Amino acid sequence: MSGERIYLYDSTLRDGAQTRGVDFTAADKAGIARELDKLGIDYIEGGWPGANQTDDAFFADLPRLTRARFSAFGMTRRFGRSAENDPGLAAVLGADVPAACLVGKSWDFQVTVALGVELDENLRMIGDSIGHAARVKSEAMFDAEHFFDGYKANPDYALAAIGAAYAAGARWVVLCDTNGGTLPHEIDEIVRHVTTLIPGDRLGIHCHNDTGNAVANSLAAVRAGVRQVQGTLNGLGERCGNADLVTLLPTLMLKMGYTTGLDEAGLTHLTTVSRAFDERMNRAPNIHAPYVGAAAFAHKGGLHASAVLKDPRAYEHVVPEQVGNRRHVLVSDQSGRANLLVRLAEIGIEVAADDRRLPGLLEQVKANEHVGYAYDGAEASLELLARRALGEVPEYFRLQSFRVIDERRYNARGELVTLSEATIKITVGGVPIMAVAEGNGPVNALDTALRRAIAQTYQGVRDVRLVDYKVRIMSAPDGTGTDAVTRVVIESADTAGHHWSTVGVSANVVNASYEALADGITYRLFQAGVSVPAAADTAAALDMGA
Ligand SMILES: CC(=O)SCCNC(=O)CCNC(=O)[C@H](O)C(C)(C)COP(=O)(O)OP(=O)(O)OC[C@H]1O[C@@H](n2cnc3c(N)ncnc32)[C@H](O)[C@@H]1OP(=O)(O)O
Ligand SMILES: CC(=O)C(=O)O
Repeated sequence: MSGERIYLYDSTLRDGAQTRGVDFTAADKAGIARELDKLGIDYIEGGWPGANQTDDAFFADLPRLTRARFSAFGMTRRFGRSAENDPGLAAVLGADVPAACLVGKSWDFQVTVALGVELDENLRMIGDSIGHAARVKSEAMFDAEHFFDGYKANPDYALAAIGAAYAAGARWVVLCDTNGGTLPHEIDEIVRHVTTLIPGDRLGIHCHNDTGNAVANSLAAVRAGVRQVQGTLNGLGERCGNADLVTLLPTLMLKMGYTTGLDEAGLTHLTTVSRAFDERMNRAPNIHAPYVGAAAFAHKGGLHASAVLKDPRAYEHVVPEQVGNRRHVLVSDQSGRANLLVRLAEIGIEVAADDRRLPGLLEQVKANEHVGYAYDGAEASLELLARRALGEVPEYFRLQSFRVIDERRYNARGELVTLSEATIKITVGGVPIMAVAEGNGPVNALDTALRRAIAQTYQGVRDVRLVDYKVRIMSAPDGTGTDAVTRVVIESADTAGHHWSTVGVSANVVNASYEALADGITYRLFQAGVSVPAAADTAAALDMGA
């Protein structure tokens, strides 16, 4: 374990803004910068002043940071301009931030083709620009674009390019794998050579993920000597993204023993920061993300759960809580008794390992999964299944029938309208209740009618709302592909902020939806400790409501 300090440079607000489908507002940028600062990142690249209105607005009203330093990104002076008289460079260096990072070409092919200037002129562009930046900023950095491709094509020229920046006063010379095509062993070999010319504590690494190696390449560079690592939250960035700082951070700290701007407590915020970032981007978090994904410490295989129960180290490479995550033991058709026991214990059901009801419950789970249920994304339905098997869930209501009608027609103004109407009949303690509702679709109408009927007796369900609805069409369990079944998973929430997911399966999508909706409401009633009213009370409540 080395204990040496690695400086983290976040490029989410600049390279991350180059991600397809991402469009930050200045307010987003300010919020993300605050999160990065709180987390303990050393440098935050705020964007490119002068390049667009969002970045200008952001740099004009920067959030106050407590620990991190802002850096403004830009490029070396244009051909034919002096560094002091280049409007683009002036906008970058004019930003009220302590650091500037200028990108310049280090691959001769790029200089000739993309810039269209003489090779020597590019070296002067780098030296002049970094020299000027070093004079007006407290830190000037050089992003050596295409450094690794450049080194492979013409090592002398690539080294001359970074040498020009270093000689001109760059605090950090950052070696960029711009096209993301370099492999870890190449990074290792090239960086080791570079460190014979420029000390590692003046070198940084910026990797793209085009071969899926951005994190591995960054780690290889660190092992070879660089001390600044660039990356982005959740690996955002141009094309396939950048090195994911959320993966790099715990790897550097927990596995390689480096210190960073985060302490152990800071690292426990990682999962929250990563998920909050996706939330802000309106993206579903990647459940398989290393360290922070919901599946990162989820144990599905029966052999895994059985061993994790004995000692979590059997199938966990770090303690989940170190990165703010938690262990999940999933119950599915891959489970054995151990999964089920752990899951039951998690939801507060203590069952002895030799309980005679356990094998039956496990068989039931497996049989249900065989026909299309999936409990590892619908844990409230699993809990209900288990508690019903143990005789703990009262029958809050019983469905008698429902009918849903869909209509598509032109209204009096000649506009095409679609409308759904649901009628539902249930009984509560034997007392019949009926409700009718309209909705913008059949599930919406049925959901409203069901809650309207149930709320006549159980007032508490009024605050339940449906927050997510997912449908998956699956081929029939016999594999024929005919008579496909539909799996519906819904997420419900209440006003206290509790969320829970339930599942329904049927050949009919509305019926599958009903199952998931009914489980969602039953779960809420059970969690609230509600009991089934006497028939007379239900009848009285209905009379008063009438
Ligand atoms: C590897 C990276 O990810 S670097 C960051 C890339 N990010 C971005 O490009 C996002 C922000 N960029 C922009 O908004 C725009 O490209 C701007 C404002 C910077 C420039 O816009 P424009 O002036 O219209 O130029 P345009 O983008 O079409 O072309 C880039 C120009 O910069 C020149 N250039 C490219 N790299 C450099 C460099 N390191 N130093 C000097 N000039 C450069 C190109 O040769 C080209 O010049 P030309 O117009 O004379 O052909
Ligand atoms: C600077 C940068 O983003 C790159 O070279 O990839």
